Amino acid sequence: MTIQFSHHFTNEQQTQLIQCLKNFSHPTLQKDLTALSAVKKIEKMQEVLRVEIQMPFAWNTAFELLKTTVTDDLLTIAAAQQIKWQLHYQIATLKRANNHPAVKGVKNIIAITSGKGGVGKSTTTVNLALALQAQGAKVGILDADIYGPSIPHMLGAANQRPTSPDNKHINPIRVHGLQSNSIGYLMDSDNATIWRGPMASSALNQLLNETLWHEIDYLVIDMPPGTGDIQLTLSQQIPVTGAVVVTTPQDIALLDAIKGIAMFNKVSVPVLGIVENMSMHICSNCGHHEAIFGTGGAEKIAEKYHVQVLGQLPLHICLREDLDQGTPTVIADSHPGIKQAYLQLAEKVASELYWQGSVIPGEIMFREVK
Ligand SMILES: Nc1ncnc2c1ncn2[C@@H]1O[C@H](COP(=O)(O)OP(=O)(O)OP(=O)(O)O)[C@@H](O)[C@H]1O
Repeated sequence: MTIQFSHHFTNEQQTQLIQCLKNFSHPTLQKDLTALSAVKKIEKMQEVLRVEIQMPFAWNTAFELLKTTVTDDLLTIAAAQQIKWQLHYQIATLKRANNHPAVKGVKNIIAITSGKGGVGKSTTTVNLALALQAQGAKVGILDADIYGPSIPHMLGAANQRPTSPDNKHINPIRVHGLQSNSIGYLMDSDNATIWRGPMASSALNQLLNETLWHEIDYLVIDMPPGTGDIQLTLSQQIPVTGAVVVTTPQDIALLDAIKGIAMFNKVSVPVLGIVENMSMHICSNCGHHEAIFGTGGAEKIAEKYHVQVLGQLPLHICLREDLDQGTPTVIADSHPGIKQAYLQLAEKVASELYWQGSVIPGEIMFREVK
């Protein structure tokens, strides 16, 4: 697609403006902005330069960096006094595993999984979902961990009950800007543990397909932990775009993470990468970093199994405390460094999803964000 220029620029200015935007490099970009057709318009009206960018994946923090990096140069080239930036999103719908049909109202599904319980899969799900939202996307959470649905509690919505407009469909619970659904909203969490095989997967399919998701770019699903039959069946049935495997650095957790990667390979679900949780303990008193569970394990398996480490999150008391209060760290403002790490993780997940996938044309929606 060509860039629309207002007629005030000379050919030389146009070339220089394009070159300046082309030169912006960022870990989320495998092609430059012009090759990605992200630069839509460059206009000048009186002394004001307007630059319009359109991205196919959530990109807010990188956009801020773009602005600070190139604004001065663009103003000089265009001989303008002021710049007005605009970012639009046209978030791509990417090919789903096993060519499953889409879930209504949902563009992409990210499955958050772990080879074993207790490694921080739900913690990662809620914070990643909020970080994707902060990166400019419309996000939903589905708590598929029917054996221990902790998402309602972590979102501070444990007392909410979904409504139904027609006794068939469920309105998602809207909390912190997210759309969410969980078996935990529908029944006492103690009862969920009796669910077995087919009952569990049919309940989940219902939750996924009968929730009235509204224009969601990324639906983040908290999968049940483990690599047993149920997890295998679910991974096969859900129209996943990509899976994220959460692990801690201990050898035993890493072995389970390997089983997780193998399981997804078996059912042809693309693994986006690994998140290493509790990577480092950060003392809340003195800020000292200590690798309680060892280091380097996630990198090793990432290399061996050709996946990447998407992010490393510390073991910090604020993560647990914020979740217990129903305001996850990404929105609680309790630890800017951890929030930043999740924002980076979100940026990485959204961009990897895009670059690893192939766009399904015709399933795109246009939306202006800022
Ligand atoms: N990085 C972290 N720092 C501090 N506490 C954490 C961290 N990650 C998780 N926790 C805490 O550890 C506990 C378990 O985390 P979480 O529920 O996310 O694990 P899980 O893998 O989803 O478990 P399961 O799938 O077995 O339900 C929670 O109390 C959570 O607050």
